[in-house]
This record gives sequence, C-alpha cells and structure tokens, in this order.
Amino acid sequence: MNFESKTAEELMATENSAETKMRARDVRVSYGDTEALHGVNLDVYRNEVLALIGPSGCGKSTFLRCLNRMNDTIDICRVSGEITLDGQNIYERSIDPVQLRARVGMVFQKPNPFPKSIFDNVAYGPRIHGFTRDKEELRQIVETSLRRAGLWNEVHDRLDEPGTGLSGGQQQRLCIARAIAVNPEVILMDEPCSALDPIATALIEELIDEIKQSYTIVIVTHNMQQAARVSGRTAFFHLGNLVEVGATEQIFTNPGDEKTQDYITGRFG
Ligand SMILES: Nc1ncnc2c1ncn2[C@@H]1O[C@H](COP(=O)(O)OP(=O)(O)OP(=O)(O)O)[C@@H](O)[C@H]1O
Repeated sequence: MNFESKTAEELMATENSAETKMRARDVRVSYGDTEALHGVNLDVYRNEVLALIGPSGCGKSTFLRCLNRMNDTIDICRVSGEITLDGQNIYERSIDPVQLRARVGMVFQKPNPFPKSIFDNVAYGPRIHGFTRDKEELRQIVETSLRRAGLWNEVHDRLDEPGTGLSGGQQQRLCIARAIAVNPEVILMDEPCSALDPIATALIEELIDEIKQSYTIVIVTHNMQQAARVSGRTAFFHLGNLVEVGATEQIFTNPGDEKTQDYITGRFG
C-alpha cells in the first residue's frame, strides 16, 4: 500500500502509533462569521519537516496557529475539531497554552526579538519556565541554543548587546535559538525566510536541515523551491481545505489533484 495515500479511516487507525506526533481531525476555524478552514485532517509525523503550501489566504497560517493555540490570542477566532500532541487533545481545559507553546514553539515571518539583550532573549523562556537551578546552567542553555541555531560564533562576544541590533537573518536565528532554549518537541515556522535575503535564507534552510533530527518541524512557505529543499512531506491547501498531502517529491512531480498541479506549475496563486 502506498503509505502516502491513506484514506481518512486508515489515518484514524494510525492515530495512536508512534509515528504521529500531532494529529488534526476535522479542524474548522472561523473568524467571526467567516469560516477559514473547513474541516482539515492532517497528521504530523515525529521528526519530519512538513511544508504547508498554497495560494495566499488558503488557511496555511491559520492551520499552523491551531497547532500551538496561537489562535486563542485572536478574539474573533473560533476553533473546533480535535488536535492532539502525543495523543492528548491540546484544546482540553487542563492544557495550559503557555506550557503547550513551550512544547510547540513558533518562529514568525518577521523576526521578533524582544527588546532585550541577545542573552536575555534566549534566557527568557528557560527563566519563566523555571528550567534552571543556577546562573551557570542558564549560561549553558543560552550557549547551546545559540550554537544549535548557528549564531554562537557571530554573537558570543556581544551577548549583552540588544537582539534588535542584529541583522534580519541573525535576528531570525536568534528567534530560533529562543524557541530551542525551552526544549520544544515541535517547531512551527510561519514563512521564516520571507523577510530575509538569499544568503540569510540559505543559512536558515541549512539550520532546518541540521535541527530536524531533534525536532518535528512544520513550515509554511510561499517558496516552492524552499519546500522542495527542506521538507520530507508537503501539504497543499486551497480555499480553506487540505487538498492533498504526500511525499514532497511526489507532490512536486506527480500530484494527485489538478489544483495542486496548477499551483505548483504557477497557473494560479
Ligand atoms: N486575524 C484574522 N481576522 C480575520 N480574518 C483572518 C485573520 N487571519 C486570517 N484571516 C482570514 O482567514 C483566511 C486564511 O488566512 P491565512 O492567513 O491563514 O492564510 P494563508 O494561507 O496563511 O495566507 P498567506 O499565504 O497570505 O499568509 C483568509 O481569508 C484571511 O483573510
């Protein structure tokens, strides 16, 4: 059987298997009276890079924000359906969204370092979550996170300087270091390179390639070459629906749906 072309029933059957890190079932999202996502079923596998692609306004970012309840912060937004992380419904009352966002971190389109020093940007999460017993442990976490984000060599001698003083690409790597510092399991990236030049973009793509062994990554991108370069699977969204999901190579060379074909060949979007 083709692993990538499971029916909804077969997907349900895998719900508790170790390969599924996050599972979305019949996810509907409305902003006020307007439904933006019309019942999405999608699994995110452990340690994969999953790319979400599709024309502007199709609901990629809306879906991404469901995965760590960032939509909770939008007053008019309503989410229904079920999303699980390791089998647990993340919309249960008992789930603290702040704790959830430590497990499912997020990197935004525009680098958004806090108006704090480089050190404090990375130390912020471990401090508020009480991860460290002493200053040395915190320093270690900051160094490790900056190293993993490929930024240590550029900033180790100016950790006290403001994060906002770095270049755009460095700021984005700082934001990745900040996400990594709380030891997340999943990292959501919402067009993380759209504000960056090609060199800074290449560095972020290399970084994604390096860190994917340790994290599950879901990335929204408008750049199809980027999806092809960084992801193992790609999901194509259109007008609030998930049209298809499959191995990236298959989606880009032999998509199952005409709409996907039209999008990847530039006929719309
Ligand atoms: N905060 C919001 N308030 C009202 N409507 C919203 C809000 N955010 C998104 N929408 C609407 O939901 C739909 C999906 O938007 P979303 O940003 O998820 O799409 P997208 O595929 O990520 O688009 P893009 O590629 O342009 O970022 C759009 O019609 C958009 O106008």
